[in-house]
Amino acid sequence: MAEVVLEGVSKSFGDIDAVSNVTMTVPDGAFVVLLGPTGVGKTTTLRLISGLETPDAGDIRIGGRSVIADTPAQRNIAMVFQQYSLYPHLTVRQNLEFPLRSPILNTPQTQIERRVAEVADVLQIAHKLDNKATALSGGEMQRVSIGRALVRRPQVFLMDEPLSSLDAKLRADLRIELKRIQSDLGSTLVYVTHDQVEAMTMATHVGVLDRGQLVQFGTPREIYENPASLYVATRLGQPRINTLPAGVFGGAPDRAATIALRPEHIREGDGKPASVTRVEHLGDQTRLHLLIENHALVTLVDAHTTLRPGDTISLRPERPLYFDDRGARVI
Ligand SMILES: Nc1ncnc2c1ncn2[C@@H]1O[C@H](COP(=O)(O)OP(=O)(O)OP(=O)(O)O)[C@@H](O)[C@H]1O
Repeated sequence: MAEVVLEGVSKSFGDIDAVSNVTMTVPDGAFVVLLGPTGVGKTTTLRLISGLETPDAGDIRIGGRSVIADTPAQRNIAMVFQQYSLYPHLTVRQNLEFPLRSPILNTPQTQIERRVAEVADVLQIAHKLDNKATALSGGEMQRVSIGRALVRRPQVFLMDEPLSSLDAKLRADLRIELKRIQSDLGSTLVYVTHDQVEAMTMATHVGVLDRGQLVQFGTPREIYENPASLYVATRLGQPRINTLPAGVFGGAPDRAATIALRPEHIREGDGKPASVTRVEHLGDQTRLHLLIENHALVTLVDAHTTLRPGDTISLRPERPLYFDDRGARVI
């Protein structure tokens, strides 16, 4: 396994700056999630690391060595894409063996068998090894795709939204499995998603991208609790962080234009009156939708709350975040 370093990496396509001057260290054994909405440069960053794209500027080092001149094969990286890319006419076993049968690797047969058995076990597809790839469900096919990356034991795994085509239940299961596999193997993994639950639950580090730039890099907790900008603050958290004019509760610092409050950082008690507009019972939590001086906000309340639309309560902020008129953090 290996550390991956990007230093001042840029890549443009015509006049689109897909990746701009990105500097990032992915520590050995880290699970880094690149997060951001569509078109911010997540996939391009992965393709640059893998060697499928060549940077216009900057350096990429894997395990302390510049790989800019290396082909994708020489970089010893495995990629998993959103769309599983299995050979349909082969069995699951043959699909898993395929990467190990590459003439470059020249893996002995006994080792191939052992690796395939291990991976099939980890991914719980051992009972399907002799099925044709086409006879699998979507979730099983994606497991096999992940398995094909695992058998090679590469220096680095790159995954581009590998779970996004799966249904919610499978996605949740595979999220846990992937995290377990990664920490068991101690693999370095760079993972692209725009699903913030995946980022929060799997990542050791999150890199937030905005229009080709890496705007913050840190642990999920740091990103969640200490966002550098309003843009970063709105990337994580479900329900989304509430944003209101800075002065709504009084006491805003100079230059603050916006106060941002996580739903769990709003306290009921003495404070500003707010009227309840909707009570949303979701089973595991209840969300309270409120209006405060005509500004909407959402907070979490006891699942068995007796509050109803039309009720008025008093609110005060706890741990507010303030941002200036350009979205930069004030305090
Ligand atoms: N081969 C290419 N040719 C031209 N433009 C490209 C190419 N690849 C990417 N781009 C552009 O570069 C920008 C970044 O694209 P990229 O696919 O890296 O974003 P992304 O964050 O991965 O988005 P998504 O979540 O939709 O995959 C976009 O504006 C995209 O249109």
